[in-house]
Amino acid sequence: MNFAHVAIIGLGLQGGSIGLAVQEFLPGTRVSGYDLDPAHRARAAERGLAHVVHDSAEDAVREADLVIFCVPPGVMGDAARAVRPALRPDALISDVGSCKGSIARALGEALPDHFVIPAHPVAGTEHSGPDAGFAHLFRNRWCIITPPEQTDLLKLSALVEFWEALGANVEHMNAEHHDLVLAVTSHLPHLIAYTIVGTASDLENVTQSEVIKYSAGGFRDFTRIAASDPTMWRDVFLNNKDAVLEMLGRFTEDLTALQRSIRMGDGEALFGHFARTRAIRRSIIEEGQDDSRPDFGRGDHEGIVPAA
Ligand SMILES: NC(=O)C1=CN([C@@H]2O[C@H](COP(=O)(O)OP(=O)(O)OC[C@H]3O[C@@H](n4cnc5c(N)ncnc54)[C@H](O)[C@@H]3O)[C@@H](O)[C@H]2O)C=CC1
Ligand SMILES: O=C(O)C(=O)Cc1ccc(O)cc1
Repeated sequence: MNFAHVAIIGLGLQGGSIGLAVQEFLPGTRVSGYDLDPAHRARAAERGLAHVVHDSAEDAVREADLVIFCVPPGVMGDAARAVRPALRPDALISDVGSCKGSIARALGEALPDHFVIPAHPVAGTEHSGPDAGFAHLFRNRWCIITPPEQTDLLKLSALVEFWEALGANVEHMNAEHHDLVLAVTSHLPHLIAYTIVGTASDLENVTQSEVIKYSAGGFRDFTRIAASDPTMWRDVFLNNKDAVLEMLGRFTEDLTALQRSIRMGDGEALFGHFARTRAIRRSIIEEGQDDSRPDFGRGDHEGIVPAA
């Protein structure tokens, strides 16, 4: 089963990329879109992010057999409630949110008569809005699908095929496990980046211009991550609170252990730790997941500035 008509609610980085990718890789599929922000709707129409950009969310979903919510995690429920009266009874509901447990609950409560199969393309950049999307965002990236225990297997396999057509490698997980894994691999790294960039800018005896001038080292990578959308990341931390707090607790314990090694002059402990983490990085590259590769999706679109 293929989807004949996909409706995208929220035409920013994710929604815009899906719209462009469907038009490029699934040319038989119709794409309609809606965004709450009129300026984003106008820009989305200019860029052709969907075949039609509607001025009402209800009009966007009316004919769709797949509706994907691409809005910040905190407004998934509101966005779903807004389209409820216009949905086809057989429409599959999905989303792209960065955390899954709370979003699955919000969508399920808003649309109790529909099948909801949440998904998370683990693909993105620090850019947002309708200018940020590009068709190849999902190429060679994971898309984690978190189906509920009771689901429609035909619809599930259609959703898997949909994401594969967009270039993604699909993985299944339960929502709780997804939230724990992503807490350590994505959410905590963003929190650390937000923290360190703030710490550097608050220093009294190191000037802003020194921070900018000498940021060629690791700090520069942190500034890219710390430029990510504040609304989305506020919502991620509020919606994946328990898993993030669990990982943050472990992280601070490990940081304190390293702090102690430095204070005690324990070079052996420091060396052992750094050797272990270097091996982890090398195994990621061996598995072909090094996103500094030139063809890794970033840099092939006019709105995306390749990481320096
Ligand atoms: N930015 C990233 O790298 C990634 C983001 N995600 C997830 O994708 C979702 C969307 O993120 P982005 O596309 O990056 O954000 P974005 O900020 O680029 O786009 C979100 C769009 O939703 C619109 N919007 C907000 N409230 C709305 C509503 N009630 N109804 C309709 N439109 C509404 C906004 O005007 C905006 O255009 C989030 O849930 C995020 O967690 C998932 C993977 C990567
Ligand atoms: O820009 C980056 O490095 C990212 O990590 C993008 C990203 C942000 C949020 C996600 O849920 C998945 C990917």
